[in-house]
Amino acid sequence: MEAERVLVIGVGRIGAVTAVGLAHLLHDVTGVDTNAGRVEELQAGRLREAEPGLRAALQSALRLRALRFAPGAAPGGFDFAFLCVDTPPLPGGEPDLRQLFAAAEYAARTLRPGGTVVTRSTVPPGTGDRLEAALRAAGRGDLGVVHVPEFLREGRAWEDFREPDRIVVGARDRVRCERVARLFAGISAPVYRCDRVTAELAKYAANAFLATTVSFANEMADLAARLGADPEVLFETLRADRRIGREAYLGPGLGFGGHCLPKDTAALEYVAAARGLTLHQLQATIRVNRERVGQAAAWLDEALGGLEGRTIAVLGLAFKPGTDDLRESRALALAEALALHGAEVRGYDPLVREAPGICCPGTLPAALEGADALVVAHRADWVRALDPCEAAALMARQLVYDAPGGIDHRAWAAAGFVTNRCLREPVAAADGSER
Ligand SMILES: NC(=O)c1ccc[n+]([C@@H]2O[C@H](COP(=O)([O-])OP(=O)(O)OC[C@H]3O[C@@H](n4cnc5c(N)ncnc54)[C@H](O)[C@@H]3O)[C@@H](O)[C@H]2O)c1
Ligand SMILES: O=c1ccn([C@@H]2O[C@H](COP(=O)(O)OP(=O)(O)O[C@H]3O[C@H](CO)[C@@H](O)[C@H](O)[C@H]3O)[C@@H](O)[C@H]2O)c(=O)[nH]1
Repeated sequence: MEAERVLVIGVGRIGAVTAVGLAHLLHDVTGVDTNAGRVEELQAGRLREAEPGLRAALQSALRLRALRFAPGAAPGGFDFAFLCVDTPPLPGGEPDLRQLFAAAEYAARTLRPGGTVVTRSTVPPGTGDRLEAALRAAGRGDLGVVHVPEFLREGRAWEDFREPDRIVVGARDRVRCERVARLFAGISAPVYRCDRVTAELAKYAANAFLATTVSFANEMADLAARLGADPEVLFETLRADRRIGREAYLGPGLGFGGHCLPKDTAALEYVAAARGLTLHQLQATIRVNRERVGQAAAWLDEALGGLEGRTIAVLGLAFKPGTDDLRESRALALAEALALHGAEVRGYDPLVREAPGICCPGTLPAALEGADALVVAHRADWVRALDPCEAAALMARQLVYDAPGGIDHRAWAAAGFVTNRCLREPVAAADGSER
């Protein structure tokens, strides 16, 4: 395989993985970013985010000189420019593409004649056409745009880069499509070559589908709670169906958060509406998600007889377990709602030292000390390991709202806790043991 000269523009969460990954695929990679601190940090082999395996991979690529980070790059030196800048939502859900167009302008100054701009950021269908028009207007009609969406999950970024379920390459011409597909030749995964709009839509469709299963799971979990059914067993029976699958997004909780699912569902709704189409299913998914936090706050309000002056401990602050990322965290949204109603909120998360508007005392016992209620926001081993008797001894009152089903409700009820799950009598097995 031929080593290509690749420029990665924007080395935030996605750009850093892309740069390190392409260097490990034996390409010659330069990463640039407008954030000078980030460039300095990565060039020194330091990585802020909690991404297992990525720091070591970064350091080895730097050592081998396959990778470097710089504030800027020499003009005319690159065959490919990967755009990995953010595409955040505007208030109506429309993605803000200003960073993307600025990055494309930079690519136009740095690519060799006939070079290729690869959009790795999540972009609305039709963006590739608009970028090519902008490049033509800038006198770079020789350049082409190819979309290769990124499907990795935070907290598993390095694993997902190296072992993706699929690679999607969307281009207008076959030669360019092939050239970009070859960059990933070292990865063993099915490669879908398609037109650019299909590739752009493939990313949004994937996130919309995942979000929809989360909202479905949340509604089923609510119904199970009303009926006294066991959600754990319920979802296991669904996952056992091969048409649904073991890794289906059927984990209930405070709803989907993070940098992608909320903004990409909003963007897809916007994209459809702009073409006169209403996506009813997606709208319901978003609405169900929006209501989760309010439901949790209402349960706590009722159980505590008002939130004013209550102390509430929230366990799990990042947008999901296993990451330090607080963007669109539903746990933080709940903390904010509780605080708005006069509660004092304390938070604990092993991967988060501080969070805006919330007191983080640094240890789990300190977060629980004197609390009137406990919110479990993450399903994680460290939560499951928490001893309910020790928690009861630390807290002022024994009340727990467990959003994801992260604790053993029977054990917590036995320790005197009132929980948000209605418990049925255990089923006696034929041998007399309890199930
Ligand atoms: N975070 C994820 O897990 C994930 C996964 C798949 C796709 N995506 C998509 O990838 C894109 C980037 O997301 P992210 O989480 O990496 O964002 P991020 O904010 O972490 O990183 C973006 C980086 O781009 C830099 N930047 C902005 N304008 C620039 C410019 N003109 N030139 C050079 N650098 C510039 C910023 O300083 C920042 O470091 C988004 O479209 C997102 O939807 C994200
Ligand atoms: O069964 C589940 C699974 C997830 N979630 C929540 O859904 C959100 C998103 O989770 P996850 O998909 O693991 O997070 P991301 O790292 O944001 O990854 C998603 O968003 C990325 C950015 O587009 C895509 O690349 C990934 O494929 C897509 O999974 C989080 O708040 C989770 O807590 C649930 O509530 N229940």
